[in-house]
Amino acid sequence: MQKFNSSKHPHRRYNPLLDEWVLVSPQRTKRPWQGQEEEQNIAQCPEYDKDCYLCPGNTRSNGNKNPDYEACYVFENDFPSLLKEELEVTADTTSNLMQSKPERGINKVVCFSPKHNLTIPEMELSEIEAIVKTWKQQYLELGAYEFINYVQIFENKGAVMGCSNPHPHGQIWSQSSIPSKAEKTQDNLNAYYQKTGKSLLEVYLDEELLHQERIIAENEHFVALVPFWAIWPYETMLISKRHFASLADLQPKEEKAFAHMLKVITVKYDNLFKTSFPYSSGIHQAPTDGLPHPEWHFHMHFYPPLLRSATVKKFMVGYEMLGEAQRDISAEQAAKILRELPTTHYKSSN
Ligand SMILES: O=C1CCN([C@@H]2O[C@H](COP(=O)(O)O)[C@@H](O)[C@H]2O)C(=O)N1
Repeated sequence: MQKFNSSKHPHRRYNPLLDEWVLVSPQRTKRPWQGQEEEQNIAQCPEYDKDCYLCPGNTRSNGNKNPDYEACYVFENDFPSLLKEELEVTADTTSNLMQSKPERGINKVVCFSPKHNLTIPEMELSEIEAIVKTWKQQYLELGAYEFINYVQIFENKGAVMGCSNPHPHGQIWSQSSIPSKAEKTQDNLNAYYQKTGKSLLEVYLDEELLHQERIIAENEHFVALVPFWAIWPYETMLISKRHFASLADLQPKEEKAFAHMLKVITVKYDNLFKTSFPYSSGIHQAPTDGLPHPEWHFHMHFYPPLLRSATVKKFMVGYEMLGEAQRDISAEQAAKILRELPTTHYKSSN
C-alpha cells in the first residue's frame, strides 16, 4: 500500500473555527481549463468620476450629497439591508421547523479615499491607517447602540465580487443578532477557551509560526498566513499576535501594524496575477453585547475567487454545495507563492 502524502493525495482538513471539513485534492492542479474566462476589467478609472455615487461632492442616487471629503467618508446606506426601527412582534404562529424573527440593524458605507481609482494596495500607509481608525471608530459608535450586538466590517472588491462601484469602499452591517458564521466561530472559540483557558487562534498561530510553511508575512503585531483549512485557492487570514477581542482593544502601534499587514497582503495579491485582485474580506471580532468575551481573538479573513489567472475563478458549486468545500492547490503551495511575491506593487515606479 502506498504511503499517504498530503502534497500528492486527496485528504480532508478540519476547520476548528467553523467546525467544518474541506476536501483537498492536490493531484488535480494539472487539469486543463476550457471553461468560463472572466474578461479582465482593465478599463482605467479616472481619479474623479462625475457619475460616481461615492465620489466627493457628488449627489447619491437618493438625492443625498456627499461632502468634499478628503480622507475616509462614512454614510448610512441609502438602500440598507436592515432597518433601525423596532417592530411590534405579534404572537408567534410558525412551527419549530419554520422559525423567523424580526432583525434590526444599521448599515454603513465606508469610502476609503476620495480618489475614485485608488485601491488599498496602492495607498500610502497613512491612508490605510485612516481606514483602520475609521473602522475602529465605527465599531465603537455602532456597538454603543443598545440594540446592536454585532458589527460586521467587510469589503467586496472587484466587479467579479458583485461590487457595484470601483470607487474604493467597504461596508459595515451592524445588527441585533450575531450572524451565523460569527456565532459558529464564537461557539468554537468559546468551547476551546472553556476547555483550555487559552485562545484557540493564539495556540494555532504559535504552531503556524513554528512550522512556517503557511506563513506569508509577519510584523511585530500581526501575521498573514494561508490557514491550514483554507477553502478559496488564495484565501488568507491576518491574525493579531496579542490575544485581544476587538478593534476596541487595538493599541496605536497595532493600528499601524494592522495597516502595514493590509498593505502587504493586498500588494502581494495584486502582484499574483498582475491585476487588481478581487476579494471579499472581513473582520471577525467580539460582539458588542456588553458581555466579556475572553474567547475572542481579533482576526481578518480574505476570500479571493481567482484560481489560476486574472480571468479564471473558482466556483463553489456542485459537490461544494452538496458535500463540502473542496480545493486543488494546497494551502502550503498557495502560501509559498504568496510569500515569494514582492511587497512592491507591480504598478509602482520605485
Ligand atoms: O447612492 C448610493 C449608491 C450605493 N449605495 C450603497 O453602496 C453600497 C456599495 O457597496 P457594494 O458595491 O460593495 O455593493 C451598496 O450597499 C449600496 O446600497 C448607497 O447607499 N447609495
